Amino acid sequence: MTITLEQRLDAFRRLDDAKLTFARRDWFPGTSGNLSIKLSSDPLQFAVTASGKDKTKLSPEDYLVVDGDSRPVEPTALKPSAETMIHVVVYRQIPQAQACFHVHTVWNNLISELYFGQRAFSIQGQELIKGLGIWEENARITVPIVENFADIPTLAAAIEKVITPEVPGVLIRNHGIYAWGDSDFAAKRHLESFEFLFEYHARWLQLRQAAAVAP
Ligand SMILES: CSCCC(=O)C(=O)COP(=O)(O)O
Ligand SMILES: [Zn+2]
Repeated sequence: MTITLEQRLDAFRRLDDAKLTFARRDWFPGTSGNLSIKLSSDPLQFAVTASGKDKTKLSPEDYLVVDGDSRPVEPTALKPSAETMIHVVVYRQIPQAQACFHVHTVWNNLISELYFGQRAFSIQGQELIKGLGIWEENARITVPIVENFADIPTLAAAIEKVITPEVPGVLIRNHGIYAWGDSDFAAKRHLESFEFLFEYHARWLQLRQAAAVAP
């Protein structure tokens, strides 16, 4: 399937929007993070951030289009994100995913550290769970946590094993979160909801601890 120039530029524009929104929240410290938007499923092709860029800025060299082997679909001097293989795994495992966003934040790192030795973070009864598209009464969500393997194929394989369509995200211990959705708007909503739940939970634990030791 041929991706038109218009489709590609539209994806790049939408990535610009997401990138600037997250950058304003300081969600890309030290060039961390990567973003993608799917262009076609069969064959898999998606627009992804170039590796190592300052993601708080816009430049004509921010994105490229890659295939299901994480390779650029045309000659380019740009290198795709070092974590492109994780986006491939998300698009292959969750066919309805149309966008996949990855950020490193203090709150998502803290949650993964607080649950050190555990393979998931669970939370119940918070309104923002609805932001993840889960509307049951008193719902509980369980976000899988994988270890931060330096070898990306190993990390991608670990992620492939634990992600499901029910919960649109996965934590990488002391690294960050990947969240996805059936549109870039949904992926952004999911990421914001996860970040709210992580910050809320970490602050709640802190307050509870302070109250327990107060005289
Ligand atoms: C400096 S952050 C280390 C790499 C990383 O985890 C990340 O998210 C950014 O890598 P990219 O190749 O996508 O710039
Ligand atoms: Zn990362």
